Amino acid sequence: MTKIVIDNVWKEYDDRVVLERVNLALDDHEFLVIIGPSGVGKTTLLRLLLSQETPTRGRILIDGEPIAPEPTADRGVVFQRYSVFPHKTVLGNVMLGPQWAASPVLGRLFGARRRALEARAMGLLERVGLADSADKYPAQLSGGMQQRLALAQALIMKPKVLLLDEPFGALDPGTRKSMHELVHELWEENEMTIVMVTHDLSEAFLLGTRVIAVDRPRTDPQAPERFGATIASDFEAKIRAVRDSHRFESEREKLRLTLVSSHDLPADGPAVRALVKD
Ligand SMILES: Nc1ncnc2c1ncn2[C@@H]1O[C@H](COP(=O)(O)OP(=O)(O)OP(=O)(O)O)[C@@H](O)[C@H]1O
Repeated sequence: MTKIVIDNVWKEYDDRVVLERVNLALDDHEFLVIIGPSGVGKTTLLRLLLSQETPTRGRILIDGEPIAPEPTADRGVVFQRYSVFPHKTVLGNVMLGPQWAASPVLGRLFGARRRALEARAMGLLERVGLADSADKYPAQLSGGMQQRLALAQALIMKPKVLLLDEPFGALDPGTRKSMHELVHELWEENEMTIVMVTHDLSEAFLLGTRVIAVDRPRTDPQAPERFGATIASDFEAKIRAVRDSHRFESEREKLRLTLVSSHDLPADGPAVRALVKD
């Protein structure tokens, strides 16, 4: 179980403010979805949670402790572009992380420890529907299968936090739907917190227990880099209400239509309208 607190976080690159005053308290076992216009700073926020970047100001706490300054195994990540190793088999890819963690010099395990890891990796491949492809190489897999592999690769490290950066963005609609189901099931089975970035609003409301929109509340035409983005909307209450509804699908659609309707936008509507592509 993992709680995340983002406390007045800013991220600046030289004179350019990308994020400002980001505040968020995330409960145990949440599925947070981040939406927002292109280039606004969504990936930057994920990279801060991964410790690939450090805040210029503010702090991030995980379970009450300051976040580790370097990426750690308890924070897994899956990107839109497949991040698997092309020269390793499917099984080899899944075993790689634990092998490097246990044996940083050789990157290999032997004997009983190797067999135990292999059994665990095969169990996970079974879970994501890739057991029959264990001996294949990534180039022999479809896009959806490669994303399943990337998920297995992240999950074998038993992450407390799983970060997903548009993980379904490159997939066709059918594959996307089955990936939604898989990720939702894996989130329910594992006691982890998920933070996902997406451009797809219906995906956001389908999967998220909480959806936040990131946008720039202030702009200076003379100095476009002066102000950064922050959390412009937090749809937690609406999501909960919709999830509790017996007519989830139709309620979700109604909510979506409300958000895109120019007559009935929340006060921060322009930010949300800019997100809607479909
Ligand atoms: N290392 C860096 N140095 C300078 N600027 C950076 C750096 N990393 C990101 N940026 C800038 O920060 C801004 C936010 O980038 P980010 O990738 O977080 O946006 P995003 O919301 O994820 O975009 P998209 O939806 O297009 O993926 C961009 O303008 C980007 O150019």
